[in-house]
Amino acid sequence: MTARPDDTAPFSAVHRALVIVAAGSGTRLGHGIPKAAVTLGVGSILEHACQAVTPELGFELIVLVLPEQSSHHEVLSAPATALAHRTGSQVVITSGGAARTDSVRAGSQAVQKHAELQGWDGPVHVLVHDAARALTPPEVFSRVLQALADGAEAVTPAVPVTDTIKQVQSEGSAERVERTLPRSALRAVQTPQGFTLQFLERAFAHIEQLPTERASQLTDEAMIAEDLNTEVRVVPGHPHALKITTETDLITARALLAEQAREPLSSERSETGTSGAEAAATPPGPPRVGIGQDIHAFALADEPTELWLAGLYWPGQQGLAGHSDADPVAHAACAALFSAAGMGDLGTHFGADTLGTHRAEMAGARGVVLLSQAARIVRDAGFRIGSIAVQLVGNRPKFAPRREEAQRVLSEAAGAPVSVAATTSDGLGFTGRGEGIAATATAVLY
Ligand SMILES: Nc1ccn([C@@H]2O[C@H](COP(=O)(O)OP(=O)(O)OP(=O)(O)O)[C@@H](O)[C@H]2O)c(=O)n1
Ligand SMILES: C[C@](O)(CO)[C@H](O)COP(=O)(O)O
Repeated sequence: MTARPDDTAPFSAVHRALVIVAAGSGTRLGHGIPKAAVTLGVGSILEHACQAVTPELGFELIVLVLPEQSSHHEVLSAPATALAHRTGSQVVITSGGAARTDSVRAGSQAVQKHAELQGWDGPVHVLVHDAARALTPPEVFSRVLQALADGAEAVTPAVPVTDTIKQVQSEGSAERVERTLPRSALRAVQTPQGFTLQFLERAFAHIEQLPTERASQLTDEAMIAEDLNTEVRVVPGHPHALKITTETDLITARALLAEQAREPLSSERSETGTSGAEAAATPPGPPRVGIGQDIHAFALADEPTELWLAGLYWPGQQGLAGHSDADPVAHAACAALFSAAGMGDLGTHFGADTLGTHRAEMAGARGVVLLSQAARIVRDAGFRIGSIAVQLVGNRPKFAPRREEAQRVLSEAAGAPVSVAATTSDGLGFTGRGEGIAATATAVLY
């Protein structure tokens, strides 16, 4: 791709690079894991941020800036391969720093290094994007790139503010209004912000010289441009480009995503079914069958634990061991739903074992709650649940007397018929020895 900022300038190719900063800890979100790794619909926040990057945007290089040391590195780096494949861009991963500015600096240094290695001699346009603005649509990227192509050195997307904004003065713990800022001139700025690489080099040289306190006040690169008296061009942002900062933002983002997935009819869902967005892309096909399995060992005799099985509480029975309520019937049913939809497994959606993590909010989580969430997730992706069948294998408790009750509870949770059968394994294996309970489920989706 090429651009000519003005007719008198010598023609030269413009290179485009994108830096996605995802090295923050997500303190305000409070999930106890890096924010970019937090599940948002199908996939992580970072995965969604990457999905917005289309091949048409023409990035030659995409830099993912991840936390320097994180047990979530595998989840965070996972989108890189798919992103490279989908966009044709080179994707590199680099480590961020303590503050967002440090991470952006690391990202732009990676661009600089790449530009030198590749011998890029024309202008380099760099977009700096927050992974936390995961639902930013590609059109915002295009607008920023266009403004750079039109000759701007620094560009930010922005949206009008909808609240009346007051400037306040603090008096101890109290605050009093000093004045009301004229709303028509106020904008909430978003990302991706766009800069020439030359500007970013100047910007980081500038903040090196600032006192630490002042440098820490510069929450975006557009602010550094202001400090340097460099004009910052404003282009329209998008309401979906909200920054996921608090739990309320995450709920909003999930709702937006669910709405986007709902828009296409189920007749337009995916054959591969890997994501809500992809689920929208392809025509209808035959019913889809999924399989799921779950096994839990009984808790040790000296650790009294409640037994939750098939959505029911079984008083007087020693329970199964697990981070959640360890209900293998409900879990197998969830896994079968995700399997039928081609949407991964329990780990993908609930941060369970396959991610190697246990989300704090999953502690003791009821199987029926997970089942209703799993059902919502596959429905949000455009599927209709036909039925779920679960077969449990275990010596105890005696299941048949409560089968109807269990089926009713599970069917209510799934919003579709769930049948449960039980058997023993004739004394064989761990179920036969009474060490645990296993469940296998199938699900049919349309
Ligand atoms: N040291 C940091 C801090 C932030 N970011 C990134 O900058 C973006 C905006 O930051 P923010 O939303 O404030 O994220 P966190 O710093 O993770 O949030 P918090 O302040 O609540 O910890 C996010 O994509 C975040 O990953 C980063 O790469 N490196
Ligand atoms: C860059 C930014 O997203 C623009 O709105 C914002 O400044 C980041 O701020 P934070 O301090 O990292 O939340």
